[in-house]
Amino acid sequence: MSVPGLSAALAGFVPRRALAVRAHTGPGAVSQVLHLPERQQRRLVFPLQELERCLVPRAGTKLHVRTFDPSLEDIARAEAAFCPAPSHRIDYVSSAERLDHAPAPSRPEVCFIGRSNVGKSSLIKALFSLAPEVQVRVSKKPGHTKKMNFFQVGKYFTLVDMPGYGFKAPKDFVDMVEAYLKERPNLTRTFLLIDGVVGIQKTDSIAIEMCEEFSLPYVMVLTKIDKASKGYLAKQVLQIQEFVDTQTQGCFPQLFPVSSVTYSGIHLLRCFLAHITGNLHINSS
Ligand SMILES: Nc1nc2c(ncn2[C@@H]2O[C@H](COP(=O)(O)OP(=O)(O)OP(=O)(O)O)[C@@H](O)[C@H]2O)c(=O)[nH]1
Ligand SMILES: [Mg+2]
Repeated sequence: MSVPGLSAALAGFVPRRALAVRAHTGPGAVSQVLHLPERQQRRLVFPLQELERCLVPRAGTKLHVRTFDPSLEDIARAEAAFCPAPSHRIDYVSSAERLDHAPAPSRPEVCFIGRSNVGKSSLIKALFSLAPEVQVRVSKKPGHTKKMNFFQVGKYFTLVDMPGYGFKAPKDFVDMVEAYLKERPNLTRTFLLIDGVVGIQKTDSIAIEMCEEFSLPYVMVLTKIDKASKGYLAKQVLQIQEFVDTQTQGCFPQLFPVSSVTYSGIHLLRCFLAHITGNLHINSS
């Protein structure tokens, strides 16, 4: 996709709810992205495209496959789903250690899984940066999130922050998370977070196998992309893309690289979430 200037594409387009919260927003708001130079805007909103530029000389690169390719207007429109309003509450709902303690499955639900410390809670915090009153706890120490934490995004969908697997995982992790993934009736999509710097680890492979075995539709999100050079990251992404193309059935063919520090990829992921939960109609170009 050729990317015309974001400013040009979005000139005069400010979602209604975004206006209401502008005073509280951090660098995660599209309106703030527009103040950046065009190159920086592109890098922030479409990190996969930026990485692709490093790989141009390599023939046959698979990164070009972009199944989800929203317009800039779509991305700005999707942001409204993440802006709180009196009629659209974004809030922590409850925590559960067992599936039968989870809230009623009344809306579409998405969950975030991954190794402890991969950045699940940080990513959710970044997604909710336009609703800063929502408390999402992150920590440097692995194994911080011990329960399944449920957040509501108005009447649109519920989002679940899961405890991590691997190092310092809670004792009842398997009973809790496996049961949830296997049996939750409203689970629409599972986001499997992989550290973009270290790539797929042994424990990640087990999680991938589990998603495949349960026939879950899942998406791979590559975290902490601010921590590596572009060249290094491009190679990692290419390797993981190849794995997804050749070794998986249920994985969405497009990777989502993100940084919860720089907000790179966060706007696109918000748009994807709004789309898959049926809250955004994307015009195909
Ligand atoms: N540089 C950088 N650090 C990050 C990013 N995301 C998370 N971190 C850091 O990684 C550490 C772990 O982040 P969390 O979000 O708590 O990780 P988690 O996956 O929720 O961990 P558990 O709850 O223990 O499973 C924290 O020190 C974060 O500040 C990122 O995008 N970039
Ligand atoms: Mg956590």
